[in-house]
Amino acid sequence: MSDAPAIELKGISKAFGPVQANKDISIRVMPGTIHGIIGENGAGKSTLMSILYGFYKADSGQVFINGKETTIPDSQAAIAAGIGMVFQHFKLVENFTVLENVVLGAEEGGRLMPSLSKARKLLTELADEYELNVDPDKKIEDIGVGMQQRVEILKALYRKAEILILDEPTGVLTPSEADHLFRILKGLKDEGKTIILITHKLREIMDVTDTVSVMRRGEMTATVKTKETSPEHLAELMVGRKVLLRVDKKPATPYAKVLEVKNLRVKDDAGVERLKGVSLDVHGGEIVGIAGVAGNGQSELLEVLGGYRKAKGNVMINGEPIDLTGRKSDGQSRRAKGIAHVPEDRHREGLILDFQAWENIAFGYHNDPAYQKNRWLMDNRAIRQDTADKMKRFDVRPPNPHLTAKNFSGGNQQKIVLAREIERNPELLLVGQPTRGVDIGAIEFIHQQLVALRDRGKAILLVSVELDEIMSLADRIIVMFDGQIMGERIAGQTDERELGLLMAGVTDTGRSPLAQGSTGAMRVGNPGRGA
Ligand SMILES: Nc1ncnc2c1ncn2[C@@H]1O[C@H](COP(=O)(O)OP(=O)(O)OP(=O)(O)O)[C@@H](O)[C@H]1O
Repeated sequence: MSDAPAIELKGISKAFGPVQANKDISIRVMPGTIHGIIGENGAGKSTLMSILYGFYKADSGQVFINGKETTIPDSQAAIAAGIGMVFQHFKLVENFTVLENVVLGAEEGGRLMPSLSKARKLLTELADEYELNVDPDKKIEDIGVGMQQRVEILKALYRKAEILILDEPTGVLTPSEADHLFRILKGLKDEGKTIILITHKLREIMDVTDTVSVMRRGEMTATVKTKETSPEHLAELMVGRKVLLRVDKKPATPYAKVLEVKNLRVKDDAGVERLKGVSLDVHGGEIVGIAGVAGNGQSELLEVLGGYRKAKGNVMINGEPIDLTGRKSDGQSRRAKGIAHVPEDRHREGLILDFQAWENIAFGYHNDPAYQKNRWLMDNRAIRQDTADKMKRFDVRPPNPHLTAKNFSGGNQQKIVLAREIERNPELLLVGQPTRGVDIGAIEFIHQQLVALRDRGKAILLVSVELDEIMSLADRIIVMFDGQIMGERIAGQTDERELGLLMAGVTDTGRSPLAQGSTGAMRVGNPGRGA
């Protein structure tokens, strides 16, 4: 191992119009280490990594790889310099196989593409060596996100990457997939490879990194040894103040039933039953959390309630039935009933990425009288003013109503959706993965807003794959497995282990649900399926 840093950046700056995304950044990443990068949403982490990977050209500054100054005008040059990148949103070709994706474009890295049979052999060897089991002949569209991520890592290793950059790799993974990923990263490090890990999860930083650098508002403000720091200290370095890492809330005082769901059944396009008779209710003044490993029906539940998907069964809002199959089973009719929805996938359902922030704030709410100039015309100026106010209250950065949605950082996009929905003061808020990709300062704020909505007597149905989030935010926890409700617990009277078993489809004690008014019967699932 040489003494030169695997990567050294000197004085990197990059502006997007008036936004200075990176300001005179210098950093050294030593070979054979895992180096974490943390920072608030919009701090400039992805921009910096995109410069290193040749996606953006820096306005000024130098890049040194293994001590040698290197220019990286495009991703081919990055690959040639031994850099591999795993993005937040994978860049795989959906209708190609795993093998095809791995070899695709590999010849451009300056090496000749081997025959497919040789490539298959090489891929199998790599997969075995790094415990990255994949089926080379499966199409990308037919495999889950955890597997897709393995393909991205294999793709980088196939191109002989010595430096691997991962941008929020665990956002879409189940806890066990995340554990597996970290084992692989440690293995790669032991082999002398260098890893840069961008994440908002301080626990991951504490568990796997050797060194961690902190970015704030475009600048690199600190680099510390992981052993010599703590989550609280890192949070403070990141946000510039002490952050409450736990949710501060009083016990709930639920009153009347707002949402009543009975025997909900949903089949997907392939005819597979995704919801197998789900019944639950949510009262005003409480947060009900749906825990579960991704893909066990939680998304379908939110989609049905939000008006994105048709279903069989009965759903009542404040005692009135809502349409699940007909003309009024759409989002607009749901909003008219006082249901607001923060969808799980902000890119597909939450935002129109090519529209500006103010247009996205009006999205779904264009009938609001405050947004109308007269019977025929929208009052665009009023919408922009409202957007500016919402951006200020939710600390969206930059607070520019005219910026196109796709040009906000991931966490700031999320805040735009949350501001639009929470500030409607809905009777029922459906909220999916509210803090995915969001920094800890903003998580604290978002959790406070959700608790405040609850304390105003509103009903909240929260779906999150983050068990910590469910445990600290929800008053009542319902666990879903395989399209069914496995059990229900009062938050504070259960623990991670018990919930984890239910999430894996195992009812261990046979004890009856604790909550009064519980509708979720205990069932024994298939204990063979791991959490
Ligand atoms: N293509 C672009 N055009 C205009 N502004 C951009 C563009 N890309 C990024 N920005 C801005 O640059 C700043 C830094 O964004 P970046 O995505 O690097 O942040 P980040 O630290 O990765 O944030 P997050 O944690 O939310 O992913 C943000 O203010 C963002 O709005």
